[in-house]
Amino acid sequence: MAVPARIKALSFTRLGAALGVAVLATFGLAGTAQAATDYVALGDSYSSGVGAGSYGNSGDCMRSANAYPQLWANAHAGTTFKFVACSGARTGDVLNQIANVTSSTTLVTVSVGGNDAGFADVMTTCTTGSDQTCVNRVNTAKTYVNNTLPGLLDNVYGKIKAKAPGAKLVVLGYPRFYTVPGSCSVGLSDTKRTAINSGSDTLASVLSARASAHGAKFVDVRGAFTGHNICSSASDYLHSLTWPIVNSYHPTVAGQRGGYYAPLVSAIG
Ligand SMILES: CCCCCCCCCCCCCCCC(=O)Oc1ccc([N+](=O)[O-])cc1
Repeated sequence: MAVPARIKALSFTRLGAALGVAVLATFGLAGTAQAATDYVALGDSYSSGVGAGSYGNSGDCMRSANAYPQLWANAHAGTTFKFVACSGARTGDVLNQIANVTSSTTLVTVSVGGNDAGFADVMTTCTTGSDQTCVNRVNTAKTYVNNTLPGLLDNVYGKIKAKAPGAKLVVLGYPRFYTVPGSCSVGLSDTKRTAINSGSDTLASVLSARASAHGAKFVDVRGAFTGHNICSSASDYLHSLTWPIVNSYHPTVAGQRGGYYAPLVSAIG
């Protein structure tokens, strides 16, 4: 049966438009195929999302449905996502996590170094000891971060790049914990809070330098946490010393979204 020319023309126009949209969606305006992201999320508890709840069946690794890697995967349809970050991970543990990175991986995020630097011991010492004991412990940690951590990070970032030379590698840092002086009247002294914040700054500068040396992008989260850290007026992005103890000094649900996910999206889309 003959199709009237007017209807035929209309159909072809609509088909053409639909195909055009499909082609644009597939290849983008530049004409290159936009393959779906193959994303592997590595790292410690700041990446697994300790403190943000909803850990599903991830056991001791405490991988949260509210953690920034999961938020990024949810927002990018079609992403192949391997979430292997784990609470308590040090650089040596992340070397094992790298087994999940392959030559087809296109995006890797990682936060690591805080546990190597003795984060838990620093916080315990600063909570229980004198100002001077706390300052000394932080200084020991800073010496470690400046002298020993760079080599450990080079090994981690280098191995990731070797397994996935084409992947974008994003290194995320850690927040300053405190506003000083702030609106907290109990707990640590301002001297201790200032010392701990300076430990965060030392970590940020070493993480940034080692990331740059490997062609990785460093996402500095300190700015996003400002005004939301402990003793700030909002004080909503970080748990202070709390129960369960493991949540202490870790991002809340709001902290994962506003402090980590938002700067990650600003950095890579
Ligand atoms: C120069 C270092 C000074 C250290 C004080 C400054 C801290 C700012 C940076 C915080 C880094 C925290 C990284 C730790 C992430 C992590 O995995 O935490 C843990 C979470 C849970 C456990 N655990 O054992 O259950 C152990 C550790």
